[in-house]
Amino acid sequence: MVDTVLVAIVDMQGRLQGKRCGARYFLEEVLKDGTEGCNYLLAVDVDMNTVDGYAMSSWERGYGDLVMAPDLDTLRLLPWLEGTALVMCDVEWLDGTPVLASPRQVLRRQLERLAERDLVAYVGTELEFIVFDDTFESAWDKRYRDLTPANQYNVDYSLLGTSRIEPLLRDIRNGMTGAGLYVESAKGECNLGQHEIAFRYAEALATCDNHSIYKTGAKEIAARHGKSLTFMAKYDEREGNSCHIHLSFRSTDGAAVLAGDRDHGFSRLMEHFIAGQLACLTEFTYLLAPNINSYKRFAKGSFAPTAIAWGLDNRTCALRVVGHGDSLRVENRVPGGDVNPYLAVSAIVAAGLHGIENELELEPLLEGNAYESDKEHVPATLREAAALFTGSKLARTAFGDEMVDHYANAARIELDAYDAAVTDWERVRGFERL
Ligand SMILES: NC(=O)CC[C@H](N)C(=O)O
Repeated sequence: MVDTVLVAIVDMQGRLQGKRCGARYFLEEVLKDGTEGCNYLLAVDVDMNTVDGYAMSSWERGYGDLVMAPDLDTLRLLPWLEGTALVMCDVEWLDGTPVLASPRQVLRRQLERLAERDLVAYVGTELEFIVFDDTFESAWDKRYRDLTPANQYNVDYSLLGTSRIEPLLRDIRNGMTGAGLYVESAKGECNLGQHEIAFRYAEALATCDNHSIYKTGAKEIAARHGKSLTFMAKYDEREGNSCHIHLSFRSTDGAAVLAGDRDHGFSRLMEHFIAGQLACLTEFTYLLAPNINSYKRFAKGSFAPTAIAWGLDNRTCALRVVGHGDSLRVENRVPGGDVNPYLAVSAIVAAGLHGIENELELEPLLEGNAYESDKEHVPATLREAAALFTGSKLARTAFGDEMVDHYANAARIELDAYDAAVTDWERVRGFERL
């Protein structure tokens, strides 16, 4: 029997935030009227600090409420929490208008633009994570230093290596199956303790909801096993955690539209779609890589991309085209595990629409090692990416000024916080020797 319903929104950082509602209260009140939460939920940093510069939410405006409006298509049981269901919410003002800064509303707007062209986006996100034998609490107490990874060597595709933590991996897979996700497979990865669980693609909004529930659920299930895990983009100097995003369009009647009789079996639409990705990538990178740490993944020879190029099944390019016919799609390899999927998918859809609307010509594919090519690079730092996004006419046209100003402020807040922090790296460098 369900006694508790989690009523969840997704915040700027991609986290599930909300309330645990009594089942009776949910059915009698929340189901039709939603429930309120402080509007600072879309205007705080990762530490929940009230930071300045947001037009929609501030001390001056009195930090009033927003409404979490349940989207009943998303209601599901969470089998790893007893008697508990979860519903994802759209975020509205008290008068029912959408809160534009809400990542779910940002994505809905881009999907509406697609629907105006009779197109639907299908998306798969592939999150990697690193598992540690330490609990989250002891990892925090140690300031995340000297943790014990759950594997001592590279377990990429290793069935032996992954079986060491199969009790945890199986609980996550089965938990997610019970929560309505379609598990395809799990595999080991290269960094110590690194793994990936892949889920079947679905319509864009459903995939982003599932992605957010999965990240929270995986951490909750790991905690039950006395372990911790991280999706941060670059935990250490070894391989980072990616979140490759596979995206394809179909027409609203379900027909595949990316395959055709042009080179490589592409349609004109596919060519414009990829050309749009290439044209917008530097200006939209902030939405794919939102943190200081995200940029440390983009290292030569790491399987994380540096070159803005496309190739056929070429893992050195930012855009890897895979599949054929109905399954033809583009894998964007830029996002890390820290990505907010709603914003990233919005960026990919908006870039595709830019290419389609302007009938952009597709440049030749890159063959060979893109790390050694002379192609333009993905922005190297958050500072660079934030400046490109803030000044982007393409972004302002696609997302509107309110959204761009809001997220530009988020980037500024993060950069200011980083500039003010003295890191352990600086102490080791300078304490004695400088
Ligand atoms: N499976 C892979 O291609 C590895 C991706 C790599 N871990 C990254 O951070 O991008």
